[in-house]
Amino acid sequence: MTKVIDVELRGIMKKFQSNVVVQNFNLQVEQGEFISFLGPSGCGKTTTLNMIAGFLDPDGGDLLIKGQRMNGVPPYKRELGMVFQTYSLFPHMTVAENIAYGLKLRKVNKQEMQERVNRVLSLVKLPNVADRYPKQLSGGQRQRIAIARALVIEPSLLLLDEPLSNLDAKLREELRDELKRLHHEIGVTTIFVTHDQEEALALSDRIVVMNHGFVEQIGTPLEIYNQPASEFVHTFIGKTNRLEGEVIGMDGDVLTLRTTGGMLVKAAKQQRTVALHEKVIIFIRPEKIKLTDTAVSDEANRVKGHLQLASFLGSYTECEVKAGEHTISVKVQMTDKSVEREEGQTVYCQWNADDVLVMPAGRG
Ligand SMILES: Nc1ncnc2c1ncn2[C@@H]1O[C@H](COP(=O)(O)OP(=O)(O)OP(=O)(O)O)[C@@H](O)[C@H]1O
Repeated sequence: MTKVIDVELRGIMKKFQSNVVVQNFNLQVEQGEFISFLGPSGCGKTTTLNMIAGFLDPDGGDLLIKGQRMNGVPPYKRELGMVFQTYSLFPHMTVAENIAYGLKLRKVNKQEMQERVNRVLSLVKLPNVADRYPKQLSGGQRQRIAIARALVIEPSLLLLDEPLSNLDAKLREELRDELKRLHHEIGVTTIFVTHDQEEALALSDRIVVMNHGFVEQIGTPLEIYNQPASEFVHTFIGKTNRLEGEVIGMDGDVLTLRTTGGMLVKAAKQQRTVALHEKVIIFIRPEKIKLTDTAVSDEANRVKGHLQLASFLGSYTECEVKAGEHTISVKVQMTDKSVEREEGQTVYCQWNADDVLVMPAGRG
């Protein structure tokens, strides 16, 4: 099947005075896709979204929506739905009036307007609040109404700028699931801006990881998590143990590495090639390390240490193990007996060569 491209960014650049904040941004968003722009504060996510919305014009490159070049086209001609971090509902209008606002501008007749307002209210699971004013709603409800208002015009593209960030943790998770359900139900092409990696992993078909105005990687959540293109991507997405070392042996695809603290690590086939004696950075995710009571000899991928810290976090416990010069983070699932261990006691860490990621040091 040929894929339909709803949005395309070709070499997009944006600067404020001499400060370039988005550089050479290339992306094709397929019809029905849920794409997240993920990155730290100030990396250019909102600026890019605002160029897609038409609030800002690119200083270089082309922006296409449904195959049409959109540079210079004002927002109201783009048929977009947009939801911001702040709810931005009109306080003097009822929920129904707020939602109907975009339909009024489009001169939709009264009966159809009412039907469409009711339809989106039940879509966001708030069928009984049409006559209330925004101040009579909770934060989560207001954000659902903001989403309903964006959806009622049946936009070809939905743009969401950190819509969950003003909500408390539990509500945030609830509304995140709600967004996912909504997207499955109506399948509208969606671009979602967030600095929360969990949110991006949970919601997206693909994630665009941004850093200082550059795109670091575009990929599915699994690709981004398991095959990060750079150290930045690996450390930004989830926790990791970062060790510095050197390649001291190569046996086929298997690397033998020695860390600066003298620990031996074996790593299975890697995406990035490294040379014998090259300085490398070694990453092992905390959830890939097992704690055992069984004494281990000083082999590769096994190390004796002392449990320094154990933080119980409900479904898992985060442990810190001091092993020689290294402090190793380990994530222990609740089902594992090791959560019952006490701080200060001797423990043994082990992991598999398949779970070790190696990147050349200083080569980006
Ligand atoms: N109107 C403006 N004039 C000058 N500089 C701006 C303007 N808008 C944004 N910037 C700068 O551009 C850079 C990117 O900002 P942007 O808001 O796109 O980042 P962001 O990734 O969305 O950050 P956040 O997550 O904090 O919202 C920042 O350095 C910001 O200070």
